[in-house]
Amino acid sequence: MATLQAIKYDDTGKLEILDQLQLPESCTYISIENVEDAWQAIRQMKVRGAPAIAIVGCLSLAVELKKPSVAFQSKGELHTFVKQRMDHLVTSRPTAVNMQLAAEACTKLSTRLTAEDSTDLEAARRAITKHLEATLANDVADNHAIGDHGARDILQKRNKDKLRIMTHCNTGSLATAGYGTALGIVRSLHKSGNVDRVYCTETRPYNQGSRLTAFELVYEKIPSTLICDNMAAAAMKQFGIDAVVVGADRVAANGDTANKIGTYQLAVLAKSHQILFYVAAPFSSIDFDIANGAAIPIEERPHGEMTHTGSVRTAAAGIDCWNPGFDVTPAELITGGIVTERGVFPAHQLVR
Ligand SMILES: CSC[C@@H](O)[C@@H](O)C(=O)COP(=O)(O)O
Repeated sequence: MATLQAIKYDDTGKLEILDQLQLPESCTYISIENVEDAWQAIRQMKVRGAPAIAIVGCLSLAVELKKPSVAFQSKGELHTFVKQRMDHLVTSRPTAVNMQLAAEACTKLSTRLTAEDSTDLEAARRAITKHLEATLANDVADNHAIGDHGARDILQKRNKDKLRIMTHCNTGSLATAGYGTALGIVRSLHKSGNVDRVYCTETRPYNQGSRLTAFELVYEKIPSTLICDNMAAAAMKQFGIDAVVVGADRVAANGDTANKIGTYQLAVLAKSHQILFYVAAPFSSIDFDIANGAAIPIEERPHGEMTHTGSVRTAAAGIDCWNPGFDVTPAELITGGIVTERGVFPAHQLVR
């Protein structure tokens, strides 16, 4: 079955994203015409999830570079254009590192091509566009590898045929270019007939679990049950969960991992119940420049996400709120390991 597609791109320079604010009520695609459209869509969370943010950012610049009306007099002008737009995209959301790393790689390429005498303006423009377009296919390939590495590792460590997996937030086709990271592991386990049941958390306050992950699990007919975040300990005890698998927005060099708020409490609970805890993330989510999780910037989200359900106020008027979008799970609680496209690493032993 075809998986849900959060990002549609064709190389005539047409980019559309599934507006995730409308899910699960409707599947509506919106057109992204330029970098500013992408910045707005990322900031408003029409597209979300660390890998998907970077891919949409990169493709939005490819869209601009494909437009005949966008003209440059020199390679220097092209470079300034690329750098300014990439720098702007990095400001869209602070915690996920993928957009920052993608911007650094693209700017580095542009710097090299600008300096190279053998590359003329049009060739440089084509090479940068191709580099940006490649992010889409690369991410799908990485996710398939993550899914297969993770599935193999859990099966080997649990040594049983039918597994009960808990997951948090949304890490599937909607958060990536396709297949997913943590949900990619679930997909690989399901493909080989090894899923007994998936327990997905609601993921308050923005409900990525109940709106998006539940939608993907139902869509793919994977046996699954939705739980509220405060039911995790009871579910672990009652259902005999084999492994918790989550994604990452930024992994520090020592393995400390920032992921959707609520991840840390699941890791603490998993430890108390002797349940394997895995983080699944592509290398594009690993920030080797940050020594540990204390230096990861944590996004503060609007309080309305907590006080309202849709347009209806459900919290007492006048109450103060604290709404961090992410928390940091210390590496020592990531007992299963960090699953990447290059294999599964013990959390403290990430190597570039
Ligand atoms: C696959 S990205 C990591 C996810 O687990 C998760 O934290 C995420 O989707 C990011 O949250 P969001 O705030 O919805 O962009």
